[in-house]
Amino acid sequence: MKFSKYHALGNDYLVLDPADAPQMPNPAEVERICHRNFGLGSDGILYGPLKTEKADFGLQIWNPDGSEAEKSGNGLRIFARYLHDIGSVGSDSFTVETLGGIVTCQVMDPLGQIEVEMGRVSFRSDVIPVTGEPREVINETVEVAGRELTYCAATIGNPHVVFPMESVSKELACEIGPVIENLTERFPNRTNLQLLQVLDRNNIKIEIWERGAGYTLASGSSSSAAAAVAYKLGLCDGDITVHCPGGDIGIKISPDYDIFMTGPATRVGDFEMSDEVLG
Ligand SMILES: N[C@H](CCC[C@H](N)C(=O)O)C(=O)O
Repeated sequence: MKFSKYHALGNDYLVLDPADAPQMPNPAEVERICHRNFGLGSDGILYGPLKTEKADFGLQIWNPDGSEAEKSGNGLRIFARYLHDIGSVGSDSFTVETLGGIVTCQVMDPLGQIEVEMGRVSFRSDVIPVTGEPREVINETVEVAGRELTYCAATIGNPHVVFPMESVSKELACEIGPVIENLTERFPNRTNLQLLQVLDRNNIKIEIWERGAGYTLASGSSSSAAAAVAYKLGLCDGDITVHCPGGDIGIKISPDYDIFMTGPATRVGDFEMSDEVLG
């Protein structure tokens, strides 16, 4: 089975084109394909381009645990780069339908920055979702790892919980990540989460734990959510550089919380996976 592999600041994805695989592998096969030792290794699989009446291209986004994600910012930049590499798009903008909504992409320079209009962030509990009364989820608390942490929740198609704090670390992200990710009595669809450190009005630093993927080096939807929370709390202006462990993502936020993301996508290569991987 043929895959093209790319990474976006170290958040790596395999692109599986329906031209090479008429159907998407099942969740158990996805887990094996994405496994760092028993498979090709990846933070997920992008299955596309798919036919759709609603946009120029359709895309499915799969996590390494076999669950489907509604949105992936790095995944969309990688998919846009793939479409450019195979000659399906040029430098004009185009639309992609994802489970979490339709986005607009533009590949101005395939080896440079790729732009994605990610959609509008919502803080509404009934949209994210978060259990309890319909409300904006701002400055709520949860007991985790022996401490009470304050968070805001947001969606940009997929769910995110953002913990503002003085200083962030991979260790803390890995300690609280699995607990918060799977706190389904509060986050019924599980959740991605970020630790947020505000550096100044135009720079934030985040550590990321992803739903269905675990610790990752970068995340476009996480960057969108964390930047939107910093803006919502009045800590940042609307033009923010998000410093992820793997590199920087540019986020612009409109007064209505429409998100414009820019960042790179790097080609790793094409791989023919042996059937032995799936046993
Ligand atoms: N790495 C992705 C996030 C994937 C989100 C997925 N883990 C989910 O279940 O929502 C990004 O760049 O946005």
